[in-house]
Amino acid sequence: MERKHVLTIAGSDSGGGAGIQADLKVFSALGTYGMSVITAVTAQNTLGVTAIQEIDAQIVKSQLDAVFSDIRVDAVKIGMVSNQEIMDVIAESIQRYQPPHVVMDPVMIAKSGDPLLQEDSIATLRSVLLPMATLITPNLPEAEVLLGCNITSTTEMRQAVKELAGKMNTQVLLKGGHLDGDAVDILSTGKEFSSPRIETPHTHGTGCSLSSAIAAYLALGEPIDEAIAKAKEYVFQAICHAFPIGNGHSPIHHFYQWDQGGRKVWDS
Ligand SMILES: Nc1ncnc2c1ncn2[C@@H]1O[C@H](COP(=O)(O)OP(=O)(O)OP(=O)(O)O)[C@@H](O)[C@H]1O
Ligand SMILES: Cc1ncc(CO)c(N)n1
Repeated sequence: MERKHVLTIAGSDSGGGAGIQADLKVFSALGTYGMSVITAVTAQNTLGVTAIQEIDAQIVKSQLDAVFSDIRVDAVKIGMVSNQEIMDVIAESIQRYQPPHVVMDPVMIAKSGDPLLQEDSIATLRSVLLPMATLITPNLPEAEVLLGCNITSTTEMRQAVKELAGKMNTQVLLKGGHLDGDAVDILSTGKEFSSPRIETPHTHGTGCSLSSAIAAYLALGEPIDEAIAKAKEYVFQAICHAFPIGNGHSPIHHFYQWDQGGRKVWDS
């Protein structure tokens, strides 16, 4: 079967748990060929982010042109994009090369609480980048910033996801990882994706991995509902099999094999 190619446009996490590193691990685990355009380098570990170097927008553009001018891209995932100049070059390149699927995780703040987006870039994110996406995957705090209101329950999520989709003119998957109880994510079509909540501190990289798994499954030809359902199951298993590294929130785990009956066996 023809190998599918998936591109992540995101920031690097030196600790290997989120950002580019998580995305590439997901792409490989799902049998796709992964490529990366790096927008920022973060000095980061399980405890937090200690420094950020944004990549020059022209270098981001050169990376995008290098990939798109030579290699077929079946789906794109966009993660951390911290300033307006970089947002503009990404938007131009999506417009120019028209990849079939664009999944955008509007990353604003790391799980550790560290900001990953410049405050004055939120308007550009909203008006330039988000409308280019096939699907956006905000978590609750990000949706609150985009909508300017509080979302405190699944009932409020149902209303908020519809409003966001209308405002951004795109499909929205609102992630409920930050509420209590079952982990319920709601798509703007009204479809809900639920999994039991795993009581663990080791959830670093869940958001990055969910959006990159959705992009990979879309590249593999799954319809959007199926791509989200499979991506959510992938993240659930990856949380279940996380193991502690470092002293803070450890990353989720991306390695499984197939047994002789064709079933996935997660390494732990
Ligand atoms: N403890 C948990 N148990 C089960 N599922 C979870 C848990 N935490 C998050 N999820 C699921 O993981 C996915 C990512 O959601 P989350 O709300 O954590 O994203 P995020 O805040 O963007 O992540 P990140 O902090 O990595 O950016 C969602 O499908 C969510 O429902
Ligand atoms: C580089 C990077 N992207 C995204 C996140 C979101 O958690 C993170 N912590 N680091």
